Amino acid sequence: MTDRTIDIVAKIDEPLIVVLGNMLSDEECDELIRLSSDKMKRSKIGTTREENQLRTSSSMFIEESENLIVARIENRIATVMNIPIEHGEGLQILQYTPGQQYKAHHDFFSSTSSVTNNRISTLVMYLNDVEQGGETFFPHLNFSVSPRKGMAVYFEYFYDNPTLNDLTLHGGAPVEVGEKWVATQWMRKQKVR
Ligand SMILES: O=C(O)CCC(=O)C(=O)O
Ligand SMILES: [Fe+2]
Repeated sequence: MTDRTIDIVAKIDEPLIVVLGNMLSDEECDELIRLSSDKMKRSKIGTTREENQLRTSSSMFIEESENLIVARIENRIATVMNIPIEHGEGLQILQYTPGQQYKAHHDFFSSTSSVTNNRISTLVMYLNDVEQGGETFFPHLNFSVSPRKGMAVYFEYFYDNPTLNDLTLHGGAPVEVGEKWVATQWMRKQKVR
């Protein structure tokens, strides 16, 4: 049971992709943006302006699970993703300004990488309304989700069938007008904290 009534707005069964409404309250979205803006100001190192062209947004990890709001959000995420929060990497906040994007990628590490505790699922939560652009798109599925404050998209990629995992290729389309803020939770097969 979660502490909010979360709605399933749209769903694809294979691979499982679920668009969720009412995942976060407006206040929770604002708090996550505030925490990461503070952090960007506090520490220049925390703000990684990606040099590579795959992702042009700014990003930072929220490590403040002692914060009551963050702890409450993490509990809800663990319930929705059906994985203990100890499997989670910590919330990553991304900020995109006009022209910034995240090109199509997989969230799991390829079988040729040395990573042993791979990612298994992702929850991308939208923290604001984007005036234009910024959709999360799944090019192999011809499917895209428009960012709406408080909504989220969940997908998983721990199928035995690698073709299904490959279908979770996704990206963040360039923001055209306005800003886009998202919080991403990646879950790993085994505990990471
Ligand atoms: O910004 C988006 O819509 C996608 C974000 C994403 O793919 C990620 O954080 O792994
Ligand atoms: Fe991703």
